[in-house]
Amino acid sequence: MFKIPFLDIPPLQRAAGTVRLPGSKSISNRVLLLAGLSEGQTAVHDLLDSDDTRVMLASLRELGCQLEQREDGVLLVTGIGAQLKGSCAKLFLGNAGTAMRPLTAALALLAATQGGEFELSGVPRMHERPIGDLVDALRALGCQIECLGNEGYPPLRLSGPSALKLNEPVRVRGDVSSQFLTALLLALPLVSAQPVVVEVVGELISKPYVHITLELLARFGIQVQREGWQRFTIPAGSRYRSPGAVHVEGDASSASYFIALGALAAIEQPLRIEGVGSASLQGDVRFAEAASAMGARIEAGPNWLAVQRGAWPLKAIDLDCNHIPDAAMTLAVMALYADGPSTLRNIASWRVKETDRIAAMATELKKLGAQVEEGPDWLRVHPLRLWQSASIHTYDDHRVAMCFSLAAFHGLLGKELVGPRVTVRIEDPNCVAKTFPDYFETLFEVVSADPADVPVITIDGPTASGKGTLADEVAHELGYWILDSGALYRATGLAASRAGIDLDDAQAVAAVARGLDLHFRKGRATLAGEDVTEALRAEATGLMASQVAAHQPVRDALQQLQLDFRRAPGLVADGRDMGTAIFPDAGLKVFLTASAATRAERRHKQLISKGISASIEGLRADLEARDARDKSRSASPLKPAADALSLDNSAQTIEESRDLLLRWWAERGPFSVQR
Ligand SMILES: O=C(O)C1=C[C@@H](OP(=O)(O)O)[C@@H](O)[C@H](O)C1
Ligand SMILES: C=C(OP(=O)(O)O)C(=O)O
Repeated sequence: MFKIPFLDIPPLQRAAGTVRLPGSKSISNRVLLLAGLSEGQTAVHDLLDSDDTRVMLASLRELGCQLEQREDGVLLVTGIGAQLKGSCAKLFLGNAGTAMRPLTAALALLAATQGGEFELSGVPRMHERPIGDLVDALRALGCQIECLGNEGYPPLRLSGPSALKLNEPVRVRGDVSSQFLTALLLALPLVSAQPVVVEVVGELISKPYVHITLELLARFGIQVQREGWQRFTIPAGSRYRSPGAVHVEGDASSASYFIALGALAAIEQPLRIEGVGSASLQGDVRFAEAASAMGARIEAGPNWLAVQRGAWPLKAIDLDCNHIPDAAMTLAVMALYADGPSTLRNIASWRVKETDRIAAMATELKKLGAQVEEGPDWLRVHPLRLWQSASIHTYDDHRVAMCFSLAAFHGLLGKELVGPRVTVRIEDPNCVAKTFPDYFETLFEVVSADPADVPVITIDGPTASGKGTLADEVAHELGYWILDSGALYRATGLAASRAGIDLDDAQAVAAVARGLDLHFRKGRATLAGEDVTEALRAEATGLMASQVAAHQPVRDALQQLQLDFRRAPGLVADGRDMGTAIFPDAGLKVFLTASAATRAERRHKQLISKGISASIEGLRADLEARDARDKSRSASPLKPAADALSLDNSAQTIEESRDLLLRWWAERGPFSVQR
């Protein structure tokens, strides 16, 4: 997760590999509610773990469901069997429409029949998202619902008991959100001693989501009879029956970003997307048809898609997007790469989602330089040829953040679209946590850039100057990768000495370096599968590193390995020759020093905290000896790059050093002057 104020995405060139999608939000929250209302236990496989499902889980727990996470990741939900366990609760539902709307219906009916009082609230935007049509339908049935803020909007208070009138059809409007109908269909089996009829007033939007609802109800033993999209009957005596186990498909709306990515940038071979395919329950898989119409080459299996660039530039489209409201936002960004203006129609519901999405898309696309027109329920996007760097405001809308990441693809994508190479800044990237917390990590696994376009910050300096800590801090703030080049030398020294090789034998050690099976993941380092994080930090390993680093053949062997760390969105590399030898074109080079006394003191503290005793004088003497060796070695001696900025951090806290570096970095970037 990128919990940072912004994420700068450099120009991206290609996409390749395989993406495994997270679970579908729409299926996850429906399955959770159905399992929660059922009797007995349901094993939920591949559940989405995101903000929207967390609020649903917290609510179910509050309502008395038992939730148990099995070691294999499967969630066991023991439902309440349609019987309230407590008579009051206050539930916070964030910005999850799939939690707010269905829980409103379920708890209003439970309160009416069993008594109780429930308050449902969310984030400020949730309190601006309409729920009046659902409230009206439930009130007409006899439920007691109070809107605690503005009429027709959450927060809500649901109370009872109260008498229900079930012999007349329940009428609900379907033209603002399909979630109102979905909510009623999911909840009305609670009161289906007699057949219950639901009638939709007005044109139903987002119909494929109602299809998901009906299919999942069927899996929980409830066969709703449907007459077109206007009339639905829940048979008398319907009861939630757990199917025992449910598998959640990958999220088809989340797939849209990678389908688009394939269409834009999978040039040599298709990008494979696993988790949804032709057998999917979700209407948003039909985004693939829209992408094909724009020129993507798509193959589909039951549970996978393979997408490759076909037409280039993409072909403009004019499409009614009512059946794919969420995924269609992705089309608006694809339209920048088309051969003419594209028009997305019948998308009025965009205005009442996480933000006013028509306005948001128009505003942000224009920042990139695009010409955009909008109407009450449509958006027209003209192709973009002269791109400009833009800082994309994301309005706490996961989909704005995800679809604009695609705007980083251009420049070198074929001769037709050669333009300036620009940076796309995504503000508040963590808003993707609503449905796809690892979106950016997943994206960066499958994209590549021209290394020259990938920003690098180098931090060189003597031992114990705090390079590693500073690099970690800076990389974290920018969402960049880290190269701890010292660790490569340490691992080489460790591997060579474990293999019984004389560390003065330059050729033999270089051979070890070439075959190094070293990986860094989540702060841990593995060497040939063994966790060597601690071993690499040991003083003895540090001395070996210094010894093997003096051999030019070893440095050559490790050079390519180090260059390979230069991947989007950027790299912070720390070591001794990062700015001078490995990344001479780095955008910011820092030479970090601290007095020998300060460094010896820091090292001493570090050792003491690990329970290792050492003398400060001894450590200082070691440091000075190592400095002398590093400075005087003939291969890449330790010295600041000519264009490096010097930073003596003897009197600075780590936060001060970090903030200074970030300031230097910002001054060099495309957003140094506020647009
Ligand atoms: O029922 C669902 O799971 C959803 C229905 C759609 O909402 P609308 O019916 O309001 O368009 C969709 O946008 C939302 O993300 C999920
Ligand atoms: C509209 C969306 O969410 P919600 O389920 O909150 O309606 C969405 O995910 O795009």
